[in-house]
Amino acid sequence: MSNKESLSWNNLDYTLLPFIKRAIEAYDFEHLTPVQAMTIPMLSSNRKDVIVESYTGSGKTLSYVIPILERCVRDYSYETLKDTDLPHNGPRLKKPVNNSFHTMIIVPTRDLAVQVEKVVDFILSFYNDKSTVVPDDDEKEEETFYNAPKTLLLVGGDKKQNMNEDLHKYKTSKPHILIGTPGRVLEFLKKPIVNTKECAYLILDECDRLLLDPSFDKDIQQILFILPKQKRTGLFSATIKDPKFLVTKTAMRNPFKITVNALNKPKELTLKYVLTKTNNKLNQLLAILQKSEYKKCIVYMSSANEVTYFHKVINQFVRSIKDNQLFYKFPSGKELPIYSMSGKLTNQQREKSLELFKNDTISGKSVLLTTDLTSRGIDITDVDLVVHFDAPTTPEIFLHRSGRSARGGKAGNALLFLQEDTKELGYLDFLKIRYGIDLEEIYCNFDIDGYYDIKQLYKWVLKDRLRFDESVSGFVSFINGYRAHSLQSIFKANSINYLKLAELFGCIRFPKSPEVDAFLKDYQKLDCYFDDEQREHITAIKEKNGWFVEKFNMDDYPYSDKTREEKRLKELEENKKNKQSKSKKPAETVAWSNKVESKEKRQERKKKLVEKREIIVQEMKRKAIEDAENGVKSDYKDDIEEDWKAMVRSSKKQKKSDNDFFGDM
Ligand SMILES: Nc1ncnc2c1ncn2[C@@H]1O[C@H](COP(=O)(O)OP(=O)(O)OP(=O)(O)O)[C@@H](O)[C@H]1O
Repeated sequence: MSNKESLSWNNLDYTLLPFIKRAIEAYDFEHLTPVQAMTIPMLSSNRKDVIVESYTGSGKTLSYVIPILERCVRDYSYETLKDTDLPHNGPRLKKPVNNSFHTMIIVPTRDLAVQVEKVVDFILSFYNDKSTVVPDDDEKEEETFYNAPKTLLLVGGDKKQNMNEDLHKYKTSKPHILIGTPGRVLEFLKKPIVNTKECAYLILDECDRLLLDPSFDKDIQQILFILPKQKRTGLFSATIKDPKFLVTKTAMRNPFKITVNALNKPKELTLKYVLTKTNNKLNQLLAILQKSEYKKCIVYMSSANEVTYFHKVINQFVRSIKDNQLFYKFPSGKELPIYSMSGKLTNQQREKSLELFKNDTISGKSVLLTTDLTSRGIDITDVDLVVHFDAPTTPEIFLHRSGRSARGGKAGNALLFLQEDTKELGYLDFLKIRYGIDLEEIYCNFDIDGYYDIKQLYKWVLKDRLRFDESVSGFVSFINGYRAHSLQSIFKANSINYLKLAELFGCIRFPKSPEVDAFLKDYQKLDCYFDDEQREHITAIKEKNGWFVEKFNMDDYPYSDKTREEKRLKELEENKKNKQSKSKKPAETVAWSNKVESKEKRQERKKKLVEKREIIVQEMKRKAIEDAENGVKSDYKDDIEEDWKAMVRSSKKQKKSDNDFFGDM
């Protein structure tokens, strides 16, 4: 990033440790980025907590990694390090005592944790200057090499026993810096062997996600209870809406706010949008992927189900195989590697996909289909195009996704797909008002019909029942994603044209869902425009009971995978038997008044349980705060869960004995 106004590394108001300088030289970074220039001195001084908001790709990672490495080495060095006389190689370090550690870095995803660990380890690889070894020259004094600080990655794995492995590594390698995801870090910190007393730094990268997302917040609150109060905290993100709230949540003692976000985005990032018909989105995407200029492109979809399904669809239509990789072959004959990465893959598969995409330099162009799992933090500098195939559920995610391109001062584009047959155009005004961001419209004059047609898609789906299942999952997940949108006035579920949506997914019949039922019952009531052709199409499909192809018996629709098919046939057989035996039993008739009564009872019981749970939560929270104030480790979330489970168990027992009692009568 050649930012002329920024500071040069030699002009910092203190001298960087030589190994950090060597790493920066290897990176070939001439200047500090603005966020680094402001944050590094502040955090290194060890006097301030910082809350840092700076646009995507602006170098926030190094702005906390450099200070924590500086502090760690200075704090653990046997000698006090004087800036005027720093040892060329890293100094001899003490190991953390009594199973303690120096720094905790927490990020929201495993992939990001792996990435941050790589950055830390890269810098630490310069701890000793190996080029100074002169083996054959006896006259020169040999350099003394010492061990650099160590890191430990704390992320959930595919294997259950991983925690024991982590603890073993922790005890034996004595790491100074721990990097992980909230759930795993909490589990780790709760182990009696882990001593948190010496923790001097806590970094929460993507802090708004960690502190505001309910799925992380509880874990983070417990982590904050467990870690000592006397530590420096650093909060980092490109989007911090309410800094005061985050400061209160983290109980920072001496906070300093740093903001480098005048445009809310890197100035090198160009934002555009394209209006597209829902059923033509995939063709439009393929046209853009073929005809646009880019090196690496990330395409964001709203769910893992969608990614899985569309990855298969894309690869199906004219593909070839090279070195075990699937390539999409365009009608023009040019090939393009398309990778996919979502939560449906195992950790290993995800890592592999990301690595292949990152390192793909042979094809000239490569594409990654993914979800918001990779919307934050992931740093692949060659990405110069981001496509929002489905609009993101919050405007913050829009900035994070778009910011996967135009990183480190390079130019990049982000293209938002808006469905012209919905109310999505309103999103543009919202982005303008909320973030002052203008998106320029692009008109794709590409011939977008040439990639595949719907009949081909149906034919392909009909060949394997798994494809039908996946088309339905994709369709349903899309609707769920739409319903979860934070901007409900713009992303209205009742403005979706379900007919076109079903066509996009190649659904051979309408999936069953309340939205589709309402659509088929009275589509005219929806907030959506239908032309004559579509009206006729809907009437025809209604007459066919929701089928897009000729109706057939679903029992005769096989999986091409043998084991799956055997299982299906077995289940089908069992279902038939169960139905027959049920139809023989006379139906029990229950008085309507009894049903109503039991429904009321159920509701009352539910209400009582909710009230009891709230009492337990409050009581445990109070206890946890008390414990924390007395310096005792608190396991209050676990306790609540335990108490809650015990209560549910006893309530079930009670219910069972009630039933038994009545059964006896
Ligand atoms: N001083 C610098 N000069 C040039 N490039 C830099 C400098 N510091 C970091 N970079 C590069 O800029 C890119 C983006 O850095 P980083 O991942 O830290 O951004 P970020 O601000 O954390 O972004 P995000 O908010 O998306 O997580 C990286 O490839 C990094 O190597």
